[in-house]
Amino acid sequence: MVGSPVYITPELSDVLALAERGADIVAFDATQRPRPVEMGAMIEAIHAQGCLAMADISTLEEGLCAHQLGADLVGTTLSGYTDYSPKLEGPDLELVRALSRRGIRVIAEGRIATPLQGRQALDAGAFAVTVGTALTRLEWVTQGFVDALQKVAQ
Ligand SMILES: CC(=O)N[C@H](C=O)[C@@H](O)[C@H](O)[C@H](O)COP(=O)(O)O
Repeated sequence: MVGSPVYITPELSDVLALAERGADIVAFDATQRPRPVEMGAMIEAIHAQGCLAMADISTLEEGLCAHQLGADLVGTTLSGYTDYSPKLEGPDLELVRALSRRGIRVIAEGRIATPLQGRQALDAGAFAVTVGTALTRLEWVTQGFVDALQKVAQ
């Protein structure tokens, strides 16, 4: 999208398309970056379609803001993917913990690659865990084995 780095459900037409195809939850970019549609309007549109609104955020402040505006779920999806959030190797468990402590329903998402990390996210207070790459990108998992085993072999 020209003039905006937002690519997760940027437009109201995306909300309609997802709802029409049967989505129960619509996730959208809820970072502080320039966006085509104001966040309150986005949440309202998602609710108007009878869906739950999941705010994909990168910092605690963004999560608090989205929660205040009525997001039903807050996902840590974009932690590490904005230029002002920490670049961690694993999941941002501190962010999961900080949001959960404030009574926010958190979906832990981003760089959860092992069952242990999933468990740690639940222990940090997450309501649910999303696993992407580790399940869907076999080439990434394979490369992890290759790198680790080559190191041992050298
Ligand atoms: C940053 C971004 O665009 N994340 C996207 C979110 O919709 C997906 O590409 C990720 O696969 C998903 O968040 C799960 O994360 P991971 O693949 O690390 O388990």
